[in-house]
Amino acid sequence: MTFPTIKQVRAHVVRGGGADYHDQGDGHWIDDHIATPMAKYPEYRQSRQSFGINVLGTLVVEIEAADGTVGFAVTTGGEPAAYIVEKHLARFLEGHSPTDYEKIWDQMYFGTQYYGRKGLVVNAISGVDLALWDLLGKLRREPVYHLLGGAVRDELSFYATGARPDLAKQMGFIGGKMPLHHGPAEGEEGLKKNIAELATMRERCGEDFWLMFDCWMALDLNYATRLAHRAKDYGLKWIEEALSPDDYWGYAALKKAAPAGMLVTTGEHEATRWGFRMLMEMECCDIIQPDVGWCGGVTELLKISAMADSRGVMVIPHGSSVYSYHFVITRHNSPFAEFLMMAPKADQVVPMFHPQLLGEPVPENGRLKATALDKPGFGVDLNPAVTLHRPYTH
Ligand SMILES: C[C@H](O)[C@H](O)[C@@H](O)[C@@H](O)C(=O)O
Ligand SMILES: [Mg+2]
Repeated sequence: MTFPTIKQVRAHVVRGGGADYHDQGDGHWIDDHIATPMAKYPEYRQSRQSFGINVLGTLVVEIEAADGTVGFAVTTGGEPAAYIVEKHLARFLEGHSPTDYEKIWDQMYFGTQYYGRKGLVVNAISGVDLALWDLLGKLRREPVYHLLGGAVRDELSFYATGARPDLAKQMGFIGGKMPLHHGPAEGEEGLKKNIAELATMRERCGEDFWLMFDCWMALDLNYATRLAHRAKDYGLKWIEEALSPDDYWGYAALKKAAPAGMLVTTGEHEATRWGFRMLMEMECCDIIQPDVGWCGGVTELLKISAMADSRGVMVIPHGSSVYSYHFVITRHNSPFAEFLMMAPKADQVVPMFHPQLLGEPVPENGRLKATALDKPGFGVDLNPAVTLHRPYTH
């Protein structure tokens, strides 16, 4: 079976929502006094947008085959990622077969290793890799999850991330992950407020509903340890990304210091098999949470997941819409998925990358049947009402 070669790679940007899901309007829960490493500076404490969490914007990668078929994907990266795709990565794809995704990935990674390895460059590589898998699915007329080995269960179940776990429970989600609002700079008073918020949600949600804190890299080891032990009384299921992604030593210590039974999780800002090998070999966490649009794409997540499976470590990808759904449904060590509540008050289910994609599936009653993914590629289309801008060409 011969495949059409890749004719052109194009990189676009859009502003306002979409894959850079932190790029929201005023009054959104996702930018409401959430603890971050920048919260030590009072001027950057109220809003993450004030220090630039949404400065990159969305990257859209299109890969057009010689027969006119176009695969695409979206991730976080904006203009700088578009530059890398157009001026550097495109050369490894154009004129080659889309079935050569292993060789293409290897050349993209090692061709940029001297300035990449993590962060923006691997976001760009991930966007290209996801677009390649979308193209492969469209050419083979199969959903990506079929190309990954097929569903190991009939449906996905989700926990919800957002400010209202109580509403998430009513919507049928299996748990609620709350953003942590106060970091070390707000001292004991802030810690008490964090625990009071957890206590309120535990009261509203009852004893068995999963409740988690997402700490978004904001804490130090001592504060995280104190928070975990105070939160134990309210049945916190896991403490997420408490420390800097580079502090493997701190995570190893936190995992030892955490209360028995409480899970330590991290990984959304980690990248490649090498980064996740470090997390696992240093026994930093109980669950790894790679974002498939940031860690290297599907091609790399397959390697990361196999490593984790060999160690009995769960892989629960950071919320990344269809890109994680097509993966999670095929992995035994990914028993559930994350759904990010993108409605401003976290009071209704809306597509994660809204308004960017058409046909983006959403959980119903906290579940999504595998058959909902039964469309070629990742099964979504770009919304023509969302204007694409191609800042660079090659
Ligand atoms: C809710 C968190 O602060 C982040 O905004 C979220 O994107 C991420 O950490 C997550 O795990 O969903
Ligand atoms: Mg997180």
